[in-house]
Amino acid sequence: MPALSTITRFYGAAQVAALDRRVIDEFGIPGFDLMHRAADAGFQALCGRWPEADRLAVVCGPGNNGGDGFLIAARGLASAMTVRVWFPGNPERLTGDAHRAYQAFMRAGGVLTDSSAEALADADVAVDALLGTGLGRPLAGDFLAAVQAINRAGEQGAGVLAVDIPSGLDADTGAIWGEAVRADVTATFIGAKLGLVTGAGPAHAGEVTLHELEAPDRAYADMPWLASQPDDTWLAAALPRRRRDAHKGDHGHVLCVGGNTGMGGAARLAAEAALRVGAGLVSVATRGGQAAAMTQARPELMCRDMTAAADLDALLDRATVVAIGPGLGTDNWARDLLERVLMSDRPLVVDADALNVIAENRPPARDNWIITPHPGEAGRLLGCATADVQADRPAAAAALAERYSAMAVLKGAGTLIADRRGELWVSTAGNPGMAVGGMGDLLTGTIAGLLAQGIDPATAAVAGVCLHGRAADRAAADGERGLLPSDCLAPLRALANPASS
Ligand SMILES: NC(=O)C1=CN([C@@H]2O[C@H](COP(=O)(O)OP(=O)(O)OC[C@H]3O[C@@H](n4cnc5c(N)ncnc54)[C@H](O)[C@@H]3O)[C@@H](O)[C@H]2O)[C@@H](O)CC1
Ligand SMILES: [K+]
Repeated sequence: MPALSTITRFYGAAQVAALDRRVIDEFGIPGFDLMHRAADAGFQALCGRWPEADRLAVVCGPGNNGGDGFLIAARGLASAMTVRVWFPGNPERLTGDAHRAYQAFMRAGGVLTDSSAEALADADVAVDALLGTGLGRPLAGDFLAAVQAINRAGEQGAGVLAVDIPSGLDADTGAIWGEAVRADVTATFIGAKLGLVTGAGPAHAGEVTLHELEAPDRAYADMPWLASQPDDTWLAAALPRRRRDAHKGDHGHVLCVGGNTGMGGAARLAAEAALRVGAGLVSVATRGGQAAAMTQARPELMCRDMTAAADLDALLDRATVVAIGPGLGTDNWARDLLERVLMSDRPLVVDADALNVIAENRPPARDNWIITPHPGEAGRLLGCATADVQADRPAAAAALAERYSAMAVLKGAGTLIADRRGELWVSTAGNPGMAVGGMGDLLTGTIAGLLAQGIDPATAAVAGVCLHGRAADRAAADGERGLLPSDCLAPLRALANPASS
């Protein structure tokens, strides 16, 4: 049963439905057998997480997700558990495998309750089998009330198992259709859904386990996916090799531009990250009066106060890659520097206030750059609200890449990386401890440091996001609360040296 971090392909509802059909039609495994396998997997996940569970509440919906739920309920009865099941409407109207599952539940001695609240009262574990990948409209009426009742039960101490995907969560985007179940565990079937790992997905799905239900490997061949996640082998191969006779000039020179008054730390964090992932030289162009202290604190950095934007030209000439944005601000000093940087032909990594200034104007005419907005910055770049970005993060990432002719990194839970051709990557690494000032600066520097070593922009962006999230996960071993970006520098270095990490 693969853990989330090892899953490499994430599908949407349509692709998983096509996989289901392929397994049934081309490989001759009846749909009802698949449903039994799903129920076995779901029930095992339940017993594994809550071995003492005695009272089960199962909320079943009108499609095959509900069918899975009825078969899980039947397994609970067979294990001598107290099982209460609620179904909205008349179950005799169910069709196909879901109806067969309902009949199997009734034959096992099952009875239905009159309301979801009645089913959930005193439950040890609530099983959410209301809606799966067939979710097609916002939740309302009994369905909405049932989701709210499941969430209340969870708040009052019941465990919550989501079958396939938390009801109300969009399998493709990780957006919520009105309201969604907040699960402790999600047992997902056939293929991992992208919506489980991006946007609201991670906060609603809890721990995700993938159960392929013995679908043959050949069923997955040439089936398109929405996003892929690099594995360890990919990451190790992506990182640049060092020759024994290497010298510092072989590993690129990153110029970090930023650190306006009072925000020098942002530029310094980006610069240190670039060094820790192996950039040969790192310069910082910062606001007057800050360079000396920065050099003193980290002597490997070459820091220069920028009194006039023209001072930047000599530094730009020597740079392999420019990272601009961390602590930049939006005043005239910042705008002049950004204008200068955008005029240069150097590959860029652009973040934070540099993105906010760019959003005010027409997209610059360039294509050798990586932009790393959080959802708020992405909204400004796309001329829409943050909520619109979060409502369809994969589409927003693709739109950013296309509109700005850039590699686009859309940050936030389940960071997405998109290229101009519509290819999408996702990272499941990272944790809520990363919601702290300076984390984005660290990512900017990480990507710039990799890019400076001669890696192509797509690889640098994807590998940078993975290293950054994994470094934060290692640093969070001591707790997510209070995690500092600078805590991630040592793990970042270890992860950038895979043979020794
Ligand atoms: N053979 C298969 O196809 C398998 C399917 N499996 C399960 O089947 C699920 C997909 O089944 P379905 O395609 O039947 O889809 P669902 O079970 O998600 O439900 C679709 C039904 O819900 C209704 N619906 C959609 N949105 C609604 C809303 N907001 N309020 C009220 N009703 C709404 C639809 O009109 C339709 O009747 C998967 O998530 C998975 O749990 C598993 O059993 C594995 C095998
Ligand atoms: K569900």
